[in-house]
Amino acid sequence: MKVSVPATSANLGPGFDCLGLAISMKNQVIIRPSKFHSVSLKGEGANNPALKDNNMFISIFNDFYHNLSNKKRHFRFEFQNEIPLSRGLGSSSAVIVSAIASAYAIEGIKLEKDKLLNLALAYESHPDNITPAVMGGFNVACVQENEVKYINKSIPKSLKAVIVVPNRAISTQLSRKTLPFKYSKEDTVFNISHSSLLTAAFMAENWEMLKYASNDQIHQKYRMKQMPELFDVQKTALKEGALMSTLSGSGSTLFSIAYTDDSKNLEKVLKLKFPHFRVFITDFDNTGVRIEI
Ligand SMILES: Nc1ncnc2c1ncn2[C@@H]1O[C@H](COP(=O)(O)OP(=O)(O)O)[C@@H](O)[C@H]1O
Ligand SMILES: N[C@@H](CCOP(=O)(O)O)C(=O)O
Repeated sequence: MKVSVPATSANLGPGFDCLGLAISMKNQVIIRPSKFHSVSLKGEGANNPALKDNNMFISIFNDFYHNLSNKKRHFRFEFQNEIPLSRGLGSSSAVIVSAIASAYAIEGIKLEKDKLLNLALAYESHPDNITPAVMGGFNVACVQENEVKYINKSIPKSLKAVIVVPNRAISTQLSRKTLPFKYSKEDTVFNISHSSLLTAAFMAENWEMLKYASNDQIHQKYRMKQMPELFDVQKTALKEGALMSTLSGSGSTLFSIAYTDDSKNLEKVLKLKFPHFRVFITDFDNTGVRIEI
């Protein structure tokens, strides 16, 4: 059985904790019944001993599997990870979503995507990464009475994501602690208006509006101060043809959207100017979690 989950970029500027989309890099796990428990890791995190000894996927999978099954079975888990850890590309959401989906799939129990999303919410309380990880595409989501309420929309092929990944990891939990405890009415209104405009721009496919709508006052500047070079990456991306350029999740990745025709040049300029960062183009993912039995 094989499960794959896409990387995500959350917030998209002003949509703190409520907007997110899926991109086509993914984590994949193959699970087979086996005589002994065993784990193999390839790609991102392969050299991280913590992922072998105390793997978040295995512990969430076991929680669900033991609740769903009355059999005692061992498995071989083969992980192929494309999503870098703690770079703001939703690696933890991908793990949570794939672990829950895998436990149901291995038991042959059908799990609707809406239910999977609400089960994942117990492990990640803000819905802006888990919703695109499950559903794919662009998503606006909020939590009400412990349920995710969301609307999602596919992103067309005429757009690409241009991603700049620094080699510095930033933990989401720690990064949230650097944010102010309270915000002014001006900043709050700024973000509500921009986040609403950004949502409308995605729904109406009005890509020229993204540049204005993606401005934020409540989290990016506080987070990017920890790595000031990111301001330069963002400025360069916007000057060189990006339709929008925002901190991805809690960072450290900088995420840009460009027309497919402009994306190659943008990638080239960013590579030249920031040779110490990983820069690449990727498609958007409009499918979300995939399960192959
Ligand atoms: N492939 C993986 N396998 C197991 N655990 C993972 C994996 N990827 C991420 N994690 C867990 O998620 C944590 C990173 O989560 P977080 O700080 O929210 O960053 P991100 O922005 O990448 O989601 C890691 O420290 C690790 O505990
Ligand atoms: N809204 C959250 C999103 C965190 O995304 P991640 O990919 O960095 O885990 C936040 O901004 O803290």
